[in-house]
Amino acid sequence: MDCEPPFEEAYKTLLKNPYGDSEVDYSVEECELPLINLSRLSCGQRERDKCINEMVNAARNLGFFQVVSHGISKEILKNMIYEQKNLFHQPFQKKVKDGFLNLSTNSYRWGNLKATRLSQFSWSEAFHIAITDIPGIKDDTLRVTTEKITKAVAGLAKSLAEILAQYVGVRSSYFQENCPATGSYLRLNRYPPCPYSSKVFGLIPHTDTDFLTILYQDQVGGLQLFKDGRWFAVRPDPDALIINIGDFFQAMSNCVYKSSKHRAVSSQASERLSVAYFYCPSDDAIIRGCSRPPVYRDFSFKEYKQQTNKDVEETGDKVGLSRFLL
Ligand SMILES: O=C(O)CCC(=O)C(=O)O
Ligand SMILES: [Fe+2]
Repeated sequence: MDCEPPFEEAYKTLLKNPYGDSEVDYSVEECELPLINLSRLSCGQRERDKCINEMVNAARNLGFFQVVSHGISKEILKNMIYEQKNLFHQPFQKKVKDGFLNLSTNSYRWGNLKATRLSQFSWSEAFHIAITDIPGIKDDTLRVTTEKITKAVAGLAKSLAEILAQYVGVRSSYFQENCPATGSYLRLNRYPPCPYSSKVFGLIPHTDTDFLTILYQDQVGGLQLFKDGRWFAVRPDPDALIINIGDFFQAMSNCVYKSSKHRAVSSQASERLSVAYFYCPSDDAIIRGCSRPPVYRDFSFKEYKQQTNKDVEETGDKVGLSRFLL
């Protein structure tokens, strides 16, 4: 299909000559992510406290949980996946062009042109969209759908962040003051069927650069998370959204909450689609540990982005929070 990025051509040498890279281990166990029903937040104090407790425990132990009764209509979520499919099925030459749909330069990404080993290479493509770009998208149905979904998940992200912050003693107004709707990102992911799926990741292991991520996925499956030295597969649930803690909550909570490593494996047979909302602060917002002594030094979102971009450029890996350890 002429929609596919030229993965094989770009990575011909790596695919022939894997430099001792090992196979991706598919025989991982499935893990049941805690499934939290958010309707209990408005069911009286006792139910609310129980619900918050479950969320806090999941954020502390796993850094991942799922939510249902989250208030985002199934229709919006399904429309998003439908729109994504149409978007990604456009010719590669169109997608890669500067200003495609009036999106900012570098919104469309595929593979990892800096990869020197197969293990640094992601067999996937994505539109990484700044929220400020959405009103200018030159495709009516895509614009309307992305506007609807971002508005809905932004409210959910803020509520969850406020609840988790309160538990570690951070004033909940922090998010109102430091995370304007325009600071966040929406990422549309597509994992094409991959003939080398035992050798190449769909998305390389990483942690997310944000406070928290809200992920919706189709039913193909492929997300895996790292816990206690092992990888676990997450079974898709059509009614649930996946929430994961990002680097900034780990830093702000002084490591009470975990920004867990995760990855996506691809399938030989089917394409997979997912959409992630990264809840981020404004560029100059300061991320500071909530208790003394702090584990990490204070840093701004801008500084973190500059450091991780530099590290990716130089090493193929974002390195992340360990750069800011005191
Ligand atoms: O597609 C997935 O399951 C994971 C996506 C992800 O981790 C990301 O976009 O950061
Ligand atoms: Fe991620």
